[in-house]
Amino acid sequence: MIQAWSADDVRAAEEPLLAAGVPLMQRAAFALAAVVRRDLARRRAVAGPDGELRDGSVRGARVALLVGAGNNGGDALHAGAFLARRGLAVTAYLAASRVHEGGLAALDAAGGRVVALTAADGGAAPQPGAARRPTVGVTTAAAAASGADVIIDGLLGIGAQGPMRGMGGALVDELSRILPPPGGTGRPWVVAVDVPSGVGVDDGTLPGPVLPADRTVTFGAAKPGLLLPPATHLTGAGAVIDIGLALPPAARTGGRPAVVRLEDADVAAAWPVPGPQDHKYTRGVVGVVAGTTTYPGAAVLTAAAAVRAGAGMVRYQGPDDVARAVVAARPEVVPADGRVQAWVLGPGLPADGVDDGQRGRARAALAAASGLLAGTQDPVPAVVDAGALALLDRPCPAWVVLTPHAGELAALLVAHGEDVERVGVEAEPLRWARRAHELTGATVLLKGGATVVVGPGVTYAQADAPGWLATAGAGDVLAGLLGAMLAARSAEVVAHPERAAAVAAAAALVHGRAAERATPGGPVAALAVADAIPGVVAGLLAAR
Ligand SMILES: NC(=O)C1=CN([C@@H]2O[C@H](COP(=O)(O)OP(=O)(O)OC[C@H]3O[C@@H](n4cnc5c(N)ncnc54)[C@H](OP(=O)(O)O)[C@@H]3O)[C@@H](O)[C@H]2O)[C@H](O)CC1
Ligand SMILES: [K+]
Repeated sequence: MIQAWSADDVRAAEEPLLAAGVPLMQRAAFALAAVVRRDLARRRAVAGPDGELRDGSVRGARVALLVGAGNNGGDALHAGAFLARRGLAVTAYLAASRVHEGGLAALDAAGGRVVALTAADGGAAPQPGAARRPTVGVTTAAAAASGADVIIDGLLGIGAQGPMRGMGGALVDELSRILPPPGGTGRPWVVAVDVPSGVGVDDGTLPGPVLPADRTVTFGAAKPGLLLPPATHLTGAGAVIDIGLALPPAARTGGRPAVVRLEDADVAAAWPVPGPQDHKYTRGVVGVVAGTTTYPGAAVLTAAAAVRAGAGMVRYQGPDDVARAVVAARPEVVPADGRVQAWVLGPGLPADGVDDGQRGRARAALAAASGLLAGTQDPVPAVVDAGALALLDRPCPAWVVLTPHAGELAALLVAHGEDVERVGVEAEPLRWARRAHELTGATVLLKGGATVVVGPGVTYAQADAPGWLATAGAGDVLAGLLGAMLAARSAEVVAHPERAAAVAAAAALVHGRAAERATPGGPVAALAVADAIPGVVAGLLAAR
């Protein structure tokens, strides 16, 4: 798993080492320079006589350093010095009137070139205490940097406050205007120092201009903004450099990472593999209340995903014609009431209007799941999706997992007295997923290009889904998959509700892997995603 620690925790962990004189910046810069050289060499790979690709030479490669006022800029300058000593042509563009003195001296000593940005072409922006630097306007600097082989973005790191302002902001605006899109021909390789400058370091927001990176080299630990949407979509490939930080910091023993991202090995390790003593009730029975006569497909997709995810049994509740369609698609499904270990409520249900009695069935199941019906079966986990989200009229236990997309979450929040629209949720997914958890008590899985899961004291951010997964029915499949995963660990999740979030994050990972497996790199149908689940699970378990 990837653990992301807040900027404050990282600073607290740095302090004792800095106080002891540990050269953290040189460590960071040396590693940064090594990553840049390796990436460049790979981008310059040439085929040998045997046809094998071999890393190319990086001598003479043009490097543009974008340098801000703080230590982030210091990292970039020191890295530039290491690169200049290896024969690369390094130019630093100073976007602040004062930059890191040690880094500047190191680059000067290494023969790097330094120009100071001015708000407009001409005019002086001297570095106090140093010889006048040649100056260049933002537009000229951006044009020059756009011709480099690599741009190292050292404008802002974990010291950023708010949208990037000043010449740094103007430079990023101009670069964003003139550079080809990430991955486009002729675009320099953009390497972000610690974080892409200007992202919300602790919340993943994009308060102002940000230059999308092809690689982010972060130091000590990942930061929440690298894992959280929307910023996580601008980080490119990652690299976490160990510079010797101890986390949680000594000053905050017992601290926890702010955000966690599960990886394949974590999901495989937690997957309940049945043994000879197992039967359908130990494997977990899933009750599905989904679909209507008007929208029968959601019921098929949800039930199929639950079957494919290894449920001990799937019970379906709904109109007879829908039940027939479900059983025709998946004969394993039992269209009869009975004991379940997890419910999946709501896929394909409208929030209001004609629902063939489905909202009533879902409401009863939710009450049972939440333990609100005295004298009935023990409470069990529940997935509450789509039209069932409108049924939340009282606090839920955290073993109830909501699976809204941004629009559904906005509607839920408004129903609970908040003033937010879909676009606001998409701009600040962490904030609003946390708010929904506070308001409802339920675990919240906010679907989107990346998935944010908030439970009691835990936040997960998963980015495993290819864009192709944004297709009708994908949410129904996720709901059924998650229901089966919760049913398999029903008693455990009710006893430890904070674990529901980990199960939900794992479901998001499997869901994304299943889409990729169903159609690698191409369009995918939701039912094919459901059918790909067994292969994904087998692959994860085989790699253990
Ligand atoms: N501590 C170490 O030795 C190491 C740190 N690492 C690197 O350092 C950065 C964190 O450095 P820090 O100096 O704390 O902060 P930044 O470099 O991110 O920038 C702070 C300066 O930027 C100005 N600022 C702040 N917000 C904005 C903004 N929105 N727009 C423009 N400029 C902004 C701010 O100026 P003020 O006028 O606001 O004071 C600061 O001057 C960390 O990210 C690492 O890269 C090493 O990794 C390890 C060693
Ligand atoms: K940066």
